[in-house]
Amino acid sequence: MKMMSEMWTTMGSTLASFMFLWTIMRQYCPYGVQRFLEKYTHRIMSYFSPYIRISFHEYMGDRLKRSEAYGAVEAYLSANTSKSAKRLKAEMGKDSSNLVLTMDEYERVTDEHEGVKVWWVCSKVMSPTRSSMSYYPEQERRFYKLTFHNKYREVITESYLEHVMREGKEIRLRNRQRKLYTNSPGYKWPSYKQTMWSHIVFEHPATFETMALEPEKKKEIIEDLVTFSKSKDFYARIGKAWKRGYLLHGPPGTGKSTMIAAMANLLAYDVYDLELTAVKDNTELRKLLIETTSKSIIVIEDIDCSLDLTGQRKKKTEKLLSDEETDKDVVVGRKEGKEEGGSGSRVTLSGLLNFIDGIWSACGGERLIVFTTNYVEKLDPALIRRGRMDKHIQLSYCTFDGFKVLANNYLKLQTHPLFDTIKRLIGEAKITPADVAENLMPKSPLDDPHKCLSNLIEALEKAAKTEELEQSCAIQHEELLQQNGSIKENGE
Ligand SMILES: Nc1ncnc2c1ncn2[C@@H]1O[C@H](COP(=O)(O)OP(=O)(O)OP(=O)(O)O)[C@@H](O)[C@H]1O
Ligand SMILES: [Mg+2]
Repeated sequence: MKMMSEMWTTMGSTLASFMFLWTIMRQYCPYGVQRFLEKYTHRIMSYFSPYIRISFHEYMGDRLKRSEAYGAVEAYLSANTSKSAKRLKAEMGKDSSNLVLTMDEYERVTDEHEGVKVWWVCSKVMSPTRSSMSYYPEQERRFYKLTFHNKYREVITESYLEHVMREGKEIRLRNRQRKLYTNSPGYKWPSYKQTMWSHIVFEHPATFETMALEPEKKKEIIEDLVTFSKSKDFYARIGKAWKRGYLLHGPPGTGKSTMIAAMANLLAYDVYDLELTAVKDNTELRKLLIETTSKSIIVIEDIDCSLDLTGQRKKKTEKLLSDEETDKDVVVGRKEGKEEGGSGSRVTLSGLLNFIDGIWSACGGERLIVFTTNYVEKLDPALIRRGRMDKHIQLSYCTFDGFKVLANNYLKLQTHPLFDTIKRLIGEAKITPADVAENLMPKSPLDDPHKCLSNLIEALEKAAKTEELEQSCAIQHEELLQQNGSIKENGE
């Protein structure tokens, strides 16, 4: 009996070794031969072998999305088996401060769980590109293969795999280096690059603490964000996808982009900065969405000038509009000539609405979608209605509270005799936090806090005068219009 079991064990491990060798050899065979040999060897081997194999492929579902299980296995093996592996790959880890070692291709390691031995192999196959005319190399399909004895099937499938997934996910979260993604134009997907997004390490220092904002507003936004990030069960219970839309609107330089960075830092999310004008059409927009990962913020800056999203509706209602109104619509989205030149994008309003709350938007989960604009009144109401853009945040001119935060940030001042003058002037002038910040910035090593505050007072006085002038012009204009109106009425 013992001899029999030894014979099976020997045969099993011989077959496992053969499989391992085969994995290495097959990269040198033509694809057709590979497929043929693979099919029959697998059939014969599985007939005799007492071993079970489970594969974890990097991409599932026609390469739409990187498999989370693969990522978890990779992280788990990197932490648990890098000591026993002989060939390793090194990558920069979190904060670029440490190296993370993972198994190199075709490397095999062993692991043990509850006294059961398992083998892991990191491998890849080449799959041909769809077009025979393609210049680009074949696509690599990477996978991890787990091998274990049949008699431990229950332990492995019920306990070991759960342990690997749980530990792998925790390690990934710990080692996660946050990223700033962009959909760069110019690259073709999927033949050249493996993903549609390019990324760099996200390292923006903005926090809510350093933001010039009224304390109550700040508190409300922070609470809203934190509540969202802890509401997985709540969203599941009410049957809603775990995502939330924020619309940040206000004049230039009031901190919209800064707030996005602060949000990302608060929740430790990645940022996907979506350049809509570089998206070819709705299909490409959907692909981009599917490739985003959980715990992320998808940002569309200056949504009003990304695309002429009112275009379709405009055509339908063109005849109903006066010339003046049509002109206004055409002007929508023209900011600093960003739209000029024609992006060639055919993303439509309905494509964008689908992006925000269509069925596909639910995959991934734990996501914020943030739009920023300087002209909220020019956006299509459908785009920003509650449910799509759940929270509207208006960022406005600097208040005294905002100034105090900036004075503390820039000059480390909590109080100063000039604060009273600033308090009086800041109520009269329209000045953005960006302008206040610029004035508080020392321009030479000799600039002390007093000098910086005096600069700010000067700027505030100038802004207050401009404001006064604009108001009196507006009053005169109003009076003239009223006079014209009464002349016309009398004439009739
Ligand atoms: N509320 C704020 N708190 C702290 N700093 C601010 C704030 N608003 C603006 N700033 C400063 O001004 C600079 C410009 O701000 P930011 O880019 O966030 O403005 P914005 O609202 O996104 O402008 P735009 O509409 O032109 O994109 C930032 O680098 C930041 O230093
Ligand atoms: Mg901005």
